[in-house]
Amino acid sequence: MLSGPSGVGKGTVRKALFETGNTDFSYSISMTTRKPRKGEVNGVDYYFVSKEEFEENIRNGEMLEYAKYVDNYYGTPLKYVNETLDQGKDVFLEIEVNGAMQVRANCPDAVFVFLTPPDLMELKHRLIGRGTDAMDVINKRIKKAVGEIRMMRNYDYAVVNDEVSNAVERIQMIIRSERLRVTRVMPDYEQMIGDE
Ligand SMILES: Nc1ncnc2c1ncn2[C@@H]1O[C@H](COP(=O)(O)OP(=O)(O)OP(=O)(O)O)[C@@H](O)[C@H]1O
Ligand SMILES: Nc1nc2c(ncn2[C@@H]2O[C@H](COP(=O)(O)O)[C@@H](O)[C@H]2O)c(=O)[nH]1
Repeated sequence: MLSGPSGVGKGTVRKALFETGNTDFSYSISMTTRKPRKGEVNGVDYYFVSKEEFEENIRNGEMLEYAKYVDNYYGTPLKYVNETLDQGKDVFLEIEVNGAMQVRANCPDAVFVFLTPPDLMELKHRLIGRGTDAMDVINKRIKKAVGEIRMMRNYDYAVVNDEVSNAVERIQMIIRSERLRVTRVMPDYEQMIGDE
C-alpha cells in the first residue's frame, strides 16, 4: 500500500518499481468520478465512472475502501483485490490516506508505506510541473497535503521521494524485509505436521 500527498510521485515511483521486473505485485486499478486527464485511459489509469455509478458501488458493498478527495470519489474495487489474493498474489494499492486507514482497519496483513516529499515547496513545484491541474486545484491539493503528512505516523514506513531511483530502492528494501519477516514467522507448518 503506497500513500502520500498528491504530486509527491507515487505513480512515477510505482511505475519505476514495476519496471525493475523484481516485483510480482498486481496493481489494483482504482475507480474515480474525476474526469480523465489528457492521455489517461479508462481501465488503465482508472475506471472512470459517474457519481451515480460510484455511489451504487458503495451501496452494493463493492468497494474495499473509498474516500472523497477534492470534490471527487476515489476507491478500490473489492472484487479484483479478493480474486488476486485468492490466487496467492500480493496486491499493490496506491491511494490517499483516509482510504488507507480503512484498509488498515480491515486488512491486518497489509504493509503501509508513506511517500513523502523533501518539502512542501518541492511538492508544489511537482504539481505545477506535472501540468495537469488548474492552480485552484493545486492549492486545494497542497492544503490537503499538510493534513496528509500528519498521518504519516500511522504508517509502517516513510520513504522520502528525493530521487525516483532512491525511492524505488528504499521500497524494494521494505518489500524484501517484509517478505523475510513473513517467512521467519511462517515456517512450513504442513511439512511439520504431515497431511492429517
Ligand atoms: N523524485 C522526483 N523528483 C522530481 N520530480 C518528480 C519525482 N517524482 C515524481 N516527480 C514528478 O512529479 C510529478 C507528480 O508525480 P506523480 O504524478 O507520479 O505524483 P502522484 O503522487 O502519483 O500524484 P497523484 O496522487 O495526484 O496521482 C510528475 O510530473 C513527476 O514526473
Ligand atoms: N482512497 C483512495 N484514494 C485514491 C484511489 N486512487 C487514487 N487515489 C488518490 O486520490 C488522490 C488524487 O488522485 P489524482 O489521480 O486525481 O491525482 C491521490 O492521492 C491518489 O493517490 C483509491 O482507490 N482510493
